[in-house]
Amino acid sequence: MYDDTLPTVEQLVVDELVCWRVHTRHAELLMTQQGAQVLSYQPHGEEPVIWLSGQAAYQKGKAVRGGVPVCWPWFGDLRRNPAEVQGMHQGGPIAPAHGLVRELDWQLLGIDSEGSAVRLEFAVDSAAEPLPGWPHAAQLKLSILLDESLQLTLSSRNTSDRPLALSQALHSYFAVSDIREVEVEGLDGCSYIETLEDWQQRNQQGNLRFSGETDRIYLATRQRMAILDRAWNRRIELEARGSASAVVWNPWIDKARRLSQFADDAWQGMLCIETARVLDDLLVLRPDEEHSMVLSVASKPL
Ligand SMILES: O=P(O)(O)OC[C@H]1O[C@@H](O)[C@H](O)[C@@H](O)[C@@H]1O
Repeated sequence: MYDDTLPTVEQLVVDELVCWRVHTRHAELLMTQQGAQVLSYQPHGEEPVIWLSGQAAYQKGKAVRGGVPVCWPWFGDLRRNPAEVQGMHQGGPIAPAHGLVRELDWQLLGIDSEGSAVRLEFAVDSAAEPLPGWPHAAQLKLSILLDESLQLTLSSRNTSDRPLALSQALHSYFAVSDIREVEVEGLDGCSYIETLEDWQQRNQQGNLRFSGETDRIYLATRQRMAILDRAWNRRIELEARGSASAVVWNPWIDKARRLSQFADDAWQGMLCIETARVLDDLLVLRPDEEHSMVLSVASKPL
């Protein structure tokens, strides 16, 4: 007899991208091989937790708008990165935003079920398949564990004989009822870089609320943060390990109009909180050293 407590994994092709839909007793997850990108995550009976754009395009070589793109081996604009991270790039003036792996097909290492949980693992090996303009040997792995919560582990190993300097982010898009009504807990007292005001350094007082375009890099962050969403009667709880910086982003009205795969009003229903290693929190790996950054996401009723 069919046991509906056991997980199922279905491979499918959405337009140009190979994807997997994973169904467990707790939730449903969609992900694609391109960029090892989680596309959506929705616990049963709830609104989505990870947001996916209604205008998402599933095309080779283009990051899908939404989900959890992996930014690596640099985050954001390379020119805004520490000199060590910039120095790793040897590809001339063209350096794509958010690094080199979000538009690449990662290798599937395996899909396993562990009781009612499912784990998917993907990898990039830059020694076997060199990254353009980045002539260094490293192994990057993303492990996705879907259980009562969603856990993403991004591991980087230096397989070269020189130090590697990286910046990175799990660029998570969260679904919210209305960005103007939600609050982010856990940043009180942290300093942040206000990238929209000349990268000035400021200090967060209390919970973070949103009333305009937001693009900030929080420093010396704590392990736990939460998105408090009263209209949807839930808290999205984030726990980050191996990371001490986070990017908080919402494009608001004007920037939304300039974004690809993004409806003009989509800013109202999303919020990026990106678990990161950026600016002074960059990652420097000695030869053979490995580092893991772990993000756990859980949705709890209020
Ligand atoms: O459009 P992209 O390249 O996916 O980037 C989206 C956003 O990513 C965020 O991490 C940046 O802080 C924003 O400045 C940027 O607009």
